[in-house]
Amino acid sequence: MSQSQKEWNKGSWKNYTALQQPNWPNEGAVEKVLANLSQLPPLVFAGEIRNLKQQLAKAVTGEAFLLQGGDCSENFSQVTAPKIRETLRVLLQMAVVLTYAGDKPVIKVGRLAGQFAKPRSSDTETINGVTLPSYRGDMVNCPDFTETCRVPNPKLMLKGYNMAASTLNLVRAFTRGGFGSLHRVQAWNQEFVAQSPMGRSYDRLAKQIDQTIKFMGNIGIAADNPLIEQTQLFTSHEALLLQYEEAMTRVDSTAGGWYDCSAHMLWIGERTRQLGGAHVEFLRGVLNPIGIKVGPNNDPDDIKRLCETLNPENEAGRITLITRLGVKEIEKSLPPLLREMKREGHNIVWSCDPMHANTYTATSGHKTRNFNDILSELTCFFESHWSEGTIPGGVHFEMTGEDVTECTGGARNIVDEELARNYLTTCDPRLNAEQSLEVAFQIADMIRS
Ligand SMILES: O=C[C@H](O)[C@H](O)COP(=O)(O)O
Ligand SMILES: C=C(OP(=O)(O)O)C(=O)O
Ligand SMILES: [Mn+2]
Repeated sequence: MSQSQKEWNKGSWKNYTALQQPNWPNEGAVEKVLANLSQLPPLVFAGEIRNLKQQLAKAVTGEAFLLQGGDCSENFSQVTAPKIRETLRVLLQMAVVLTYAGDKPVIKVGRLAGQFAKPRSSDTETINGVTLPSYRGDMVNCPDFTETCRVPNPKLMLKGYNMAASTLNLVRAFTRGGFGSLHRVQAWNQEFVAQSPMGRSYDRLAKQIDQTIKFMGNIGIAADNPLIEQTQLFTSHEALLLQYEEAMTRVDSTAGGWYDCSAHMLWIGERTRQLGGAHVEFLRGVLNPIGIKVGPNNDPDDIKRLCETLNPENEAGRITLITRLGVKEIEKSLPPLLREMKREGHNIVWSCDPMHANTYTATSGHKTRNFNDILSELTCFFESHWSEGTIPGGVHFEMTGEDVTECTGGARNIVDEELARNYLTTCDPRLNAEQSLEVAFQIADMIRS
């Protein structure tokens, strides 16, 4: 019997191999935490999850566009009002640029309020001859390079739940309470960005939007319409830590069906998307929209089977294939995959993650990505879709609202030697606020032309 014919329950993943799980030192302590977590209220409501899925269904046909972005790994120490506000601010700015250029709604999904678990290439890290377990996200251990910090601690899962709840609470307040109002489109321009070429381009666009809203008011269309006053930001993270995800999985009391209520959208990573693996088993039974990362060594037959297992009804909005092929491979690797999925009639939101396969080590020793590689992968993504007659439905970034120096290039041309100035990430390098806005304008140009 194949995996998809067997009965699913929220713990059935335990019958399969789960890669990238922590080595908890004390299973008793883990069980206590999980029992506690499963009593706590869900972080999101199933109705919101269904709403996101309906919006994503529109991205399948090109009537909407997905913008997904945020930290590679969120940090508990960064769950602060300024940090959350700046991330939201740059996401809103990018969304405005993309909405204007693409002439369609932009679905905003943050890598936030739960992006606390990381898969790693190596189980250990060695610095100056000292070898310790790798950092695996704030829900598992701490980034500091000391023996005690790196021991996995299950209580961090509970802390992660609380940190996600605090983040989401502020995001809901900002998006519903007026911060995200289109009347403030100019105010989203941050000081350090406003002075840059990107900030000036953004300001021009914001002025046009402002005039349009004023005009609507003048002709009697209510400018206090909730569509103008409020915005919506959904949450997402990699469904990696299966014990946590299981504890957050509940039956919807209104309409029935299982939902993983830790976030609206979950994705399955390149390292854990094996057919017959525990992550696929867990995700096939929850009704959330699911992202699947697809790397350069993919086998299109495998991806097809994954989609059939995770989406047997071929429901539009259920599956987002997030290709992360790298600037060197995308031209060769993407078209055959597009052709195969189109031939089979799969309903897919095609999204481009131009970050993860373009990572390299700079001369300074920092893990980095170059802005031009990111742009080139995006360009090739759009062009491949246009020539294959498929729909480029979204983009996925590791980014932050802060003025970090983690990716090289961009309008300020950050060079290797400058990376140390403000390199803050605890895992992968992120676009800073200015680079994020720049990438949005570049995509806007591509879409328009
Ligand atoms: O975010 C993705 C992965 O967790 C990350 O790229 C792994 O990084 P590593 O290769 O340093 O382990
Ligand atoms: C782990 C990640 O990516 P991937 O699975 O594509 O390597 C990620 O998005 O943080
Ligand atoms: Mn990453």
